[in-house]
Amino acid sequence: MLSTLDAGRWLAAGGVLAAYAALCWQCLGRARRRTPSASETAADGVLIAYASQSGQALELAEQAAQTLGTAGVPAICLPLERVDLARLQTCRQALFVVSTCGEGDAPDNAAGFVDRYLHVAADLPALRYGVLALGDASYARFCAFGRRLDAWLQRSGARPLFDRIEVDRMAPAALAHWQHRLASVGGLSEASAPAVTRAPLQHWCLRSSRLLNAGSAGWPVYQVELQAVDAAGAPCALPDWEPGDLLQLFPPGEDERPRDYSIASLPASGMAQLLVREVRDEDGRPGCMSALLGGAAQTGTSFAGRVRAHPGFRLGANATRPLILIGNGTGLAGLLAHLRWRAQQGDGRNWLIFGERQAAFDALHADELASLEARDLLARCDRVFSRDAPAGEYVQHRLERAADTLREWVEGGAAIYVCGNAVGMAPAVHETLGRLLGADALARLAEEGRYRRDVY
Ligand SMILES: Cc1cc2nc3c(=O)[nH]c(=O)nc-3n(C[C@H](O)[C@H](O)[C@H](O)COP(=O)(O)O)c2cc1C
Repeated sequence: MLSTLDAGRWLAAGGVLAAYAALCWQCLGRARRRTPSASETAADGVLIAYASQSGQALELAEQAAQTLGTAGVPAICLPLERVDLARLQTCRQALFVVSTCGEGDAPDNAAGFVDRYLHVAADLPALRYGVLALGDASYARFCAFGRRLDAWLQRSGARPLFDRIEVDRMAPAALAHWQHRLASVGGLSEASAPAVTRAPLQHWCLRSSRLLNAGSAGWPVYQVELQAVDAAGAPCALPDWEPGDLLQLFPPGEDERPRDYSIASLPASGMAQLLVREVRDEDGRPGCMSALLGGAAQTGTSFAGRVRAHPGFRLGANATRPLILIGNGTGLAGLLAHLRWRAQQGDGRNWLIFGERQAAFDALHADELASLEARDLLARCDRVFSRDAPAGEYVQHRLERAADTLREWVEGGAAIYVCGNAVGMAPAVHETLGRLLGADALARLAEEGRYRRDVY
């Protein structure tokens, strides 16, 4: 489970979340062009508050601000953590675009809001609101955070503008419904509601797929390289991306069920490099996309896909900080992207803590990591293996053993990035970091954007 971060102190207004300010800068910029100040917007226009783990809710919130702006309705788009009760009390209309992560939890960037407010009803009689809840119906607690937020708003006396809209895996029909509701909030006719726009799909051609862990006790892991091609199959310009971003690929015939993969490479490499583990369902059948990428598809096969910005896992304001990169399995992909970028900058203040099963088979990208270390581009590299004798070790155990160094790095301004398993690794690391650094300190790091997770 992605446990909810403990309550952080409400930071002094001026010290607000540099990372998320950068993250929603574009959005704020747009809102600012339309309205001189946030407080004015809160009273006169529509507040769009989002809670997003991997960027989809953020994207929809930004588009909603744009739709309303086009309709001449001032709107401001803010991460939920920057929304306080005073703002909700002065604002007449608010739209909440929120995803659910972990096992029915709020995204990391909403944890502070949850802890501060959701436990007791507030007093919001003047507020009219709408909730767009993003989720995945294959999880037991579908859209749980959106439902919880909706229930709290109702208990607090706020009145819904429309029934909560729940979206299963970004299903187009539910998103079209949202656009219609949005149009009526903006005073537009439903017919003139613009469709939700997504970055255009491109063709991604499979160039290579190489098994990295032959002999492993775990499922196979492949290093997969894809190149953007045009409709005729000729290589074309790669879209730009930043370390931390994702490649979203659509298995043939599954237009509504794309799969997201962390991109390990930098655009300059000319390829999107991924780490893909073959997954199996409960009956032992291989997952469709992972099987295709892991050898079932011939090189030269093209898939529809797009690069998806993942602002919550980019470096952003952390680009100049020391980095503590923690992960397991294919989570190495998201961490490698950061390491490769830092190597390009000549910045070696990076500490990698990576876990897998057996050193003999699962030491993914060992040569590259050794080379980074040798060139002083990786200050410290801890690889731990859970199935090796005498006593297997997990990343959280290594963190524990290196507690003093961890504190030194954090005191020295380091940011912490966690990438990999949402079940097992991420909660264990979260619990250990909370114990070693203090739960409040960890919550503060999260609110400052210095603790970021890409877990799945
Ligand atoms: C690790 C993880 C856990 C998730 N847990 C849930 C869940 O408990 N309930 C749910 O409805 N959706 C769950 N989802 C699905 C997300 O809510 C959905 O993918 C959403 O579109 C993500 O939006 P975001 O990019 O704004 O975070 C989970 C997704 C991930 C990656």
